[in-house]
Amino acid sequence: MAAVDVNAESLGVPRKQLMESSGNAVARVCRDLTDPGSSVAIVAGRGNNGGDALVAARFLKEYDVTVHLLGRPETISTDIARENWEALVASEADIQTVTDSATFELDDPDLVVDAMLGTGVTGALREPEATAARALNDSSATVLSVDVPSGVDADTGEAAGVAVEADHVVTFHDDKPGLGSLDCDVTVEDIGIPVAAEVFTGPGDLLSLRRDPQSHKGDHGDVLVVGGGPYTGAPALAAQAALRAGADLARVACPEHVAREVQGYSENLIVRGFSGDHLAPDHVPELLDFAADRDVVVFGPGLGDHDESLAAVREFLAAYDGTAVVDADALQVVPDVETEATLICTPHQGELVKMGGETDTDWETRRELVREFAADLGHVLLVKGAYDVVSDGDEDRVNRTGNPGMTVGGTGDVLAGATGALASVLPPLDAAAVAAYANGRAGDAAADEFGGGLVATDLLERLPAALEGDQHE
Ligand SMILES: NC(=O)C1=CN([C@@H]2O[C@H](COP(=O)(O)OP(=O)(O)OC[C@H]3O[C@@H](n4cnc5c(N)ncnc54)[C@H](O)[C@@H]3O)[C@@H](O)[C@H]2O)[C@@H](O)CC1
Ligand SMILES: [K+]
Repeated sequence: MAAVDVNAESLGVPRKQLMESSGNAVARVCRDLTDPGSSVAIVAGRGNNGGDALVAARFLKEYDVTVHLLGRPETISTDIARENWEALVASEADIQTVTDSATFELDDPDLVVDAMLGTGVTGALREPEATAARALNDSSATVLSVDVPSGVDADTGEAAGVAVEADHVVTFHDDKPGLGSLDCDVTVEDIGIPVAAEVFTGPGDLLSLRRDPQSHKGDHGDVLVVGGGPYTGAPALAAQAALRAGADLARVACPEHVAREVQGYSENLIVRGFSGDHLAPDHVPELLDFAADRDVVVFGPGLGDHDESLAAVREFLAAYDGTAVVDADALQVVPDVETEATLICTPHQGELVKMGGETDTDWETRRELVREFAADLGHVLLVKGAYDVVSDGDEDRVNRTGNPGMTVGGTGDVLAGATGALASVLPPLDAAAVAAYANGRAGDAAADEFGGGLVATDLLERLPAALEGDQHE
């Protein structure tokens, strides 16, 4: 929900606007439950759950409304809830602030709106909320809870202590899993979150990347890129992208002549060369050994399509049970390989067709096709295009960052490496979606500076900022 929120904001629908819709929805349900002229007590906490009900108070003109704010107004925890509180104060609404639980009293209302706590609750209710919850449960009024009965965990339906026993719950946007187990009526109200906030990747998707300050080297990924042969730049780009996307270590396994070049491109990479001028089945046992201690393997950058190289990829995947990103020529082995590994395949549309998938000019049709093909393959697909489509066969995301300048060589290698780094800290679908989003953003930042003349290394430098959430919030 937090991610969808930030994405909605980036689409021009700020949180305060959603609160206005929620408050309006609460008022609508109040009207369904009581006749005009009835007395309504609104019991508001100091977070956004309370804020929703403060908005509702403004809508309920034909009722006798009293607002009880639990706690001091100075401690209201969000700007938008505070602004709605101040609007009530300025309007001389009937308000009471409850700083001491002993002073909390309901004046025998017909309806109580419980907006003490919503999804922001942690642990058992403190005071004055606990006393207020008991008073609500003892009253003969109908109790309407906003979003979730206060004290109840919206995900599990459980309470760590006393909780409000609601007659009705009005929740927003989508049903909450914990509400199903409660003995009350639940209304789900649309609050105008654009569908696009869920379909398209946005800055909200970056929230999943917040780093734990206590973490150690290796916690953020040890990525092995296997590639090189006819091309030498590609594996170096992918491995550097992994570092720029937050991996702690990036290694490259490639033919000896490529190894020298790769090391020359960057001293930040750990490079291991193997004999011959291309990957071959003989190298597989050593590679499996090398891959065993890594978080993610990225297969394909610069690999070429030598029969022996493709046979080696096939043998490797048949014996590997970790996570692998598969790109470029390595993709063609995926449809007929039996593997325990979790694969994230990153084809462009030509490569997708070569794998047996279908494409379409309309992105919505493509979204369906990609989802079906991902389900058939049993792997995650990130299909690149003007709109990238990411699916695990069940859920899907669409990414629209990026620009035509990114058709230059090497940007796909950057994306594969970034996906590898993110797959060591996120579930595969999220890793692919965030990588596509950030890679496109890095490309957009590069295009701002270099227009159609951008090159893949420009993306490397811009990846860290593209993965930083704060700049977009
Ligand atoms: N997109 C969204 O996320 C939307 C959220 N909305 C509302 O926003 C709510 C979430 O708002 P918040 O994140 O501000 O959280 P809440 O309003 O649920 O709670 C946060 C407040 O409760 C306090 N608190 C936490 N645990 C407590 C405890 N055990 N005892 C006493 N006080 C406690 C915190 O210090 C903070 O002041 C939702 O439940 C919903 O009502 C709606 O406006 C619709 C849109
Ligand atoms: K509530």
